[in-house]
Amino acid sequence: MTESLLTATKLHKNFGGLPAVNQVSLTVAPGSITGLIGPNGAGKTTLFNLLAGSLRPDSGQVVFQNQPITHLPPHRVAQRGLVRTFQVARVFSRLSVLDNVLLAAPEQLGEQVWPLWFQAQRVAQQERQLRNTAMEILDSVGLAAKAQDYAGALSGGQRKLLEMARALMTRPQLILLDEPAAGVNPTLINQICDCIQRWHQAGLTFLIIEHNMDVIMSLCEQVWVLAAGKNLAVGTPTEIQTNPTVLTAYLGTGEE
Ligand SMILES: Nc1ncnc2c1ncn2[C@@H]1O[C@H](COP(=O)(O)OP(=O)(O)OP(=O)(O)O)[C@@H](O)[C@H]1O
Repeated sequence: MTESLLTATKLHKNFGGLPAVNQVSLTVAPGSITGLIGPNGAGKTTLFNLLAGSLRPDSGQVVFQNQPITHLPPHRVAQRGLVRTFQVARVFSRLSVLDNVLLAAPEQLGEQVWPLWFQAQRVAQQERQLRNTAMEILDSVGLAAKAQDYAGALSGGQRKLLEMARALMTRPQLILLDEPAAGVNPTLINQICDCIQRWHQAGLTFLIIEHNMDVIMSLCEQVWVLAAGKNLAVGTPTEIQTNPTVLTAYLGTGEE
């Protein structure tokens, strides 16, 4: 049996009596880049919300690193090493790019009153370390030159890179990326893919929702397919590309 970093078992979520996610199961192998695809409304984002704690399932379980996380709130899930980004990147527009990344750092001593009073030097040293780490991460996603710019001045694609940088700053094991290539120009899509591959080589695991099949097929080792809230198929990119059920339900619709 393959070892699993994340296991969702029979997750179920109704909205207004209708199932958005209907008894869905999924596994993510450690060190993998795993894809999650499906037509519009298939339940992909709802599933992400259930995995990352933004939504509570009506039933089913989520296990991460062999620990149940089903009913933990998002910040507790993030503390365990599982973070997500959003379809429309969420950044603080009026803060600098660097401050956006710094805000994502866990356990900052400066946020606690006592250390601030009694351990000023330690706080200053930690802040220097955090700034260095944040700059290294910004460099790795290609945004170092924009560190002092307002986040609001970034393009949509650059915001996605910034969101990824913020996720990386939490020192995760697994990042859930919600449509990293949506609305992004081809040059920046390549930059985002390079960035994912570099962090993957450094040991990070990714689960990626994406409508851009070239991105999914070039990055992912395994692809899960949802349709109408249910598991439809799972396999390698090649298996998925040639699976007639998938072609009918998804690729055959011409939706990208
Ligand atoms: N908060 C909500 N309240 C009611 N219905 C919702 C809510 N969120 C999602 N839905 C419904 O659940 C279903 C699944 O939506 P979801 O956004 O998870 O699909 P998706 O696969 O991510 O779609 P897309 O590819 O278009 O982003 C859809 O029918 C959607 O309208």
